[in-house]
Amino acid sequence: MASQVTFIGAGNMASAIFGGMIEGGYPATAITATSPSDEHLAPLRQRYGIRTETDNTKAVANADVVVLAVKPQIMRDVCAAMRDAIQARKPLIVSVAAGLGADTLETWLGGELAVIRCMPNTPSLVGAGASGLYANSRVSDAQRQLATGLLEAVGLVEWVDEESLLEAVTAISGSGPAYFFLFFEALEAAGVRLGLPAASARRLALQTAYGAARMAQQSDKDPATLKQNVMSPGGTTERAIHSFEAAELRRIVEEATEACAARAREMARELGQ
Ligand SMILES: NC(=O)C1=CN([C@@H]2O[C@H](COP(=O)(O)OP(=O)(O)OC[C@H]3O[C@@H](n4cnc5c(N)ncnc54)[C@H](OP(=O)(O)O)[C@@H]3O)[C@@H](O)[C@H]2O)C=CC1
Ligand SMILES: O=C(O)[C@@H]1CCC=N1
Repeated sequence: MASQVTFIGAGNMASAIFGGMIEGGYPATAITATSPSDEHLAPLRQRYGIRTETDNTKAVANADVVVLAVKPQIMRDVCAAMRDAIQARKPLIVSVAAGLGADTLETWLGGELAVIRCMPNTPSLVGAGASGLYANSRVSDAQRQLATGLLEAVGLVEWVDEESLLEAVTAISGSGPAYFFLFFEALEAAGVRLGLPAASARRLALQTAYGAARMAQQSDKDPATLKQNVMSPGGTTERAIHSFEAAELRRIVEEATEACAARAREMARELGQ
């Protein structure tokens, strides 16, 4: 029988994960999602056929896995209110919150709990997510496998041995979709500037990104070689790549990802005390 999974919070990230799980064949009736507002839950019930609940305490009463998917800023209060119910059941805790440490969450929920911290991303909604996972010492092998199975239903899973590496995961894949969306916007706008209709520029930009990612995943060549293969000597791509390099794209990416990881650490300091 499928494990009962309760999502505390039914926003962008939670719906991306349970939507992807259901798409991958996970039984919707084994999934519960909560929100303070039934108005928010009603369309989710209708669309996915999941169970919903406005009372977090009730929602965790029969859960094998509790996925914490509210904003980090309210996590402490949400955990405090569920503490007794969690201690009565001791489910596996999986948190997707940026910046909140496993120890902190365990303490907020009353202690002695198996906690997995997960940094997923929103492409989970289309089965193409990428999640970094870290387990505290109370997590059993069976619970690791359970979490791997849940998250693999929505994409790639990478375990990290040190919790601090989740900051790097956040900087690369957790926040990463937004970097690519920014690049898509810029490429579409550039296409329009060069005379293409906007819809056509968008289709070409997205298909090119999709094709490049698929090709890089399937090829035995590294991205640098694949890039070189597009750059005919003296040709058009070479000019564009030289323009990116002259504008120090690599430094821009380095600075943005460092800022992202630094914010994850800052949030841990601000919220985790
Ligand atoms: N978005 C992303 O790409 C990623 C997000 N994350 C993490 O996921 C978590 C959620 O983010 P995201 O989904 O973007 O945020 P959302 O705001 O979309 O979702 C949070 C949801 O929690 C609900 N909520 C508020 N209070 C409670 C409560 N007491 N009990 C249950 N639910 C409640 C909110 O309802 P209402 O709107 O009615 O207040 C909202 O629907 C964050 O911790 C974030 O760090 C991690 C990786 C990627
Ligand atoms: O921006 C954020 O804080 C969350 C965490 C990673 C992606 N979105």
